[in-house]
Amino acid sequence: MNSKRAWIVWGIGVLAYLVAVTQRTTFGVAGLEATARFDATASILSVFTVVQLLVYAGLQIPVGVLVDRFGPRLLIAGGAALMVAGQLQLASAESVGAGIMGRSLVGAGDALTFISVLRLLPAWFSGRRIPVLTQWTGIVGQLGQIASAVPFAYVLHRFGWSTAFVSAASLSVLIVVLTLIFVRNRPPGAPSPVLLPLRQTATSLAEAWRQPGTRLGMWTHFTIQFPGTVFILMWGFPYLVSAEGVDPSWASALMTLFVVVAIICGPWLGSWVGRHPLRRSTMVLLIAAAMACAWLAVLLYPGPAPLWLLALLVAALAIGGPGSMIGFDFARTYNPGRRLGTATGIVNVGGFIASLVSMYLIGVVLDVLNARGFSGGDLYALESFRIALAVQFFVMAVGVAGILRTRAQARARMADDGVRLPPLRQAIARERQRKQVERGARQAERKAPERENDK
Ligand SMILES: N[C@@H](Cc1c[nH]cn1)C(=O)NCC(=O)O
Repeated sequence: MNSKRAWIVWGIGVLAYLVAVTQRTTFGVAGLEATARFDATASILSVFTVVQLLVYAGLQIPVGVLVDRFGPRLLIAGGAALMVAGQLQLASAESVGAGIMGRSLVGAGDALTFISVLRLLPAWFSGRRIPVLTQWTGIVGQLGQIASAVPFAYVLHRFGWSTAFVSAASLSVLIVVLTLIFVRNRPPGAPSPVLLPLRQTATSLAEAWRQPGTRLGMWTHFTIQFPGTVFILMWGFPYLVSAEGVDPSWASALMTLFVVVAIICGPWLGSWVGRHPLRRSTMVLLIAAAMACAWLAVLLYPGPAPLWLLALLVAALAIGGPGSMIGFDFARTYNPGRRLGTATGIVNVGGFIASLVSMYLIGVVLDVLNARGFSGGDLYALESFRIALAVQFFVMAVGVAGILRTRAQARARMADDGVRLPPLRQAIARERQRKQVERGARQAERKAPERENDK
């Protein structure tokens, strides 16, 4: 536990996730080239992304079950191999069908990676380190977006479509090799988990689902991952540029702000969760409230919103990425190790379903308003976007209701087990006292050498 070997295993796991995020986002960078290569319309191009996300979300639970059965090593290597196949297929694809096939393989390989990497953490690390490392896994993985936006885009524009996708595939070949050489499911000598017979898999899945802590994790992921995903992956750029009239270079700067805020918040949230495991859901609700208030302020602002308010919105949405990782922490702490992959898979479905539903509904509302003449011929008019983006409040309300319901169920189970949650005021007072004691101890430590010198 926590050994040098553990850091190597985790490092390769995180690299595998970073490369998966790179493969996930390469197609977005190649949008213009894809339009020409496949002679496709914008809506056909969006099918590539939607199919990829659907495959990803649809595979989360089966993959969770497989991680518990075969261990993360095989799944991380298998996921990378699938992504090699997908990117090579895309490199040679010349028809829409062949291209979608490639993206589906990438979605499948990607689906195998993240929850397998998270599954390595409790096997190799202990204690409060786990929530912090969970956050770092998410953060470092997001840097894969930069790998596709900068070096991949360079190779694409300089050497063309096939070379770019073959180069991307070669990154995943490296991951297959590194994983097979260095990654092990558990430290040497650690007992292997008891494997359930195959027919009990359904029972284990049902048990993971029945555990309110798993569903609390799923609703957490559902509620606070989607607003940021919807903004970054689909509607943020057209909203900022076409509706709010933001200059494209400022819109890009806001997108960068999103990544920076997520990177800053992640470790802080991780250590906070480690210190206050019984207050995780309160933090989740506070993050959801911050996102809802930020959207409300922007959507109700008369006329185009000022840049500072848009920056505030982006910062609030960015907290959702690391915030949603609290969902995986619920899965980890409420489930025994033998079904942790399954529970993690259930949690990870939440955010992607909410994102797909919201992306689709926002598009539908924009289309309807345009067809009825409300948008005055401008599909992306500010007034239309105000109404369409408000759809997110309904999705968020469903999520918050899910959190409150499952939280009450989880607390009732804890009470049955004799764990009582102290009132919030008492917890805050205790935290203040702890900080005072720590400060006092630090001051005393600082004064001790001075006293020695005075002697
Ligand atoms: N919440 C995200 C990851 C994240 C962490 N920080 C910012 N984003 C998540 O759930 N990711 C799942 C995946 O497969 O990427």
